Amino acid sequence: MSNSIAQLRKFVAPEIIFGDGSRHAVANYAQTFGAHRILLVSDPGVLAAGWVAEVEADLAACGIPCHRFLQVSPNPRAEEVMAGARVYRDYGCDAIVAVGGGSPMDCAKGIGIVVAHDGHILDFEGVDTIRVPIPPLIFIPSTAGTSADVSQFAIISDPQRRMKFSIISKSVVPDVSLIDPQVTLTMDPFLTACTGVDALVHAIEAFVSTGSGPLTDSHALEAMRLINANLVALVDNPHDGELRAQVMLGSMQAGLAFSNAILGAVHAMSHSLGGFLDLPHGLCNSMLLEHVVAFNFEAAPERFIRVAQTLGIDCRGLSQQSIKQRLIAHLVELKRAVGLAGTLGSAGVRSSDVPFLAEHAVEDPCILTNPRRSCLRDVAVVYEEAL
Ligand SMILES: NC(=O)c1ccc[n+]([C@@H]2O[C@H](COP(=O)([O-])OP(=O)(O)OC[C@H]3O[C@@H](n4cnc5c(N)ncnc54)[C@H](O)[C@@H]3O)[C@@H](O)[C@H]2O)c1
Ligand SMILES: [Fe+2]
Repeated sequence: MSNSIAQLRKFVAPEIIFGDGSRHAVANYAQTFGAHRILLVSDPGVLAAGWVAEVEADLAACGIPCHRFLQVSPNPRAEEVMAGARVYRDYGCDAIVAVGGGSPMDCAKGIGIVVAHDGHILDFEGVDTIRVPIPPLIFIPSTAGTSADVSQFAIISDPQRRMKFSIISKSVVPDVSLIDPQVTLTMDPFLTACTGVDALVHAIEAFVSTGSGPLTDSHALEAMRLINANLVALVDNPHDGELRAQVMLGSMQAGLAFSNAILGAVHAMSHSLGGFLDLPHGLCNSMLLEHVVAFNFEAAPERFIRVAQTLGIDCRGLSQQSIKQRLIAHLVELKRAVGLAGTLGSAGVRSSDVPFLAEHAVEDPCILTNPRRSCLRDVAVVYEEAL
């Protein structure tokens, strides 16, 4: 048996309450953490959907005051994190609740980092840069999704550099994640499709990642199965609570997998793209997915064959090349069925943008666990193929 440290695996996860109505445990947890005043981080869309007022009412019913911070854009920006930190300090808050998709949740993580260190969020880019504990984080995800509510990642946009950067640390795993499928019922079909494909990409990238292992594989495979079986039906029936619960469970499992196994080239390239053109994260992933699978397949064929089987492709008697083609065709068809057939070109990317995009993608930490080593030229070619 090898004693190489490279073979060791760790698994980090928050306390999770999963199921319809779990959001109402928010005040109970705030009390457990001894919170006196909460910063409630969300955004205008989630406010309009009614979830902010509900969380506020739950906290108020237990006598816990909170202050709203809602100036969060999709692809949250560094200056929004800094503004949220000022509000946290000005109102003397001592815990953070986020209700929203990945953007408010990542902004909330950033606010926690800034108030704990008294620094600037840009100084915390990279892996294991958090030096002191951050305030208690209680998250209620409203998309299914990024799973920022279970992950060791915070992704922040830096408009000055036109890129998104990653902060990766177990310190940004929330203390509690209240995963309530009912909160996703207000998502429209396009948002459901983008976020669902993001979750599917998390599962696939985690499974083929060089950081994968027995602690994450079962979560990744089950996530693929659940999302593949339910996402198309959900986009056609967005008010179906049972389908919402299945896709939410899949998203959570994908989150547990990728948080611990890390991701790959789709996310490295999608972070670069999302920072450059401010596009929805799931849409960026969707436009890159099959092109990265085509690039990666030969580097981990046995892993991709498991992916194909899990997505319901009958691989018996097929050559490796045929399985690769069927897997790519399946992913393209799934994307079409949920209404995400666009290319990078249709989203406004030009060939002349590729060098800038590739330069940032090869610097993203997610590229390090991609199953195939990827140089600047490789990444540029994949972007060109996705145009
Ligand atoms: N931290 C992580 O682990 C991680 C992982 C993947 C992606 N991300 C990041 O998360 C961000 C994307 O998050 P997202 O895809 O969840 O979307 P989002 O948070 O950016 O929200 C997109 C839009 O959907 C609206 N919305 C969200 N939930 C809703 C609901 N239930 N009902 C109605 N409207 C709703 C929001 O108001 C917003 O306008 C990106 O910045 C991405 O880089 C983070
Ligand atoms: Fe993602």
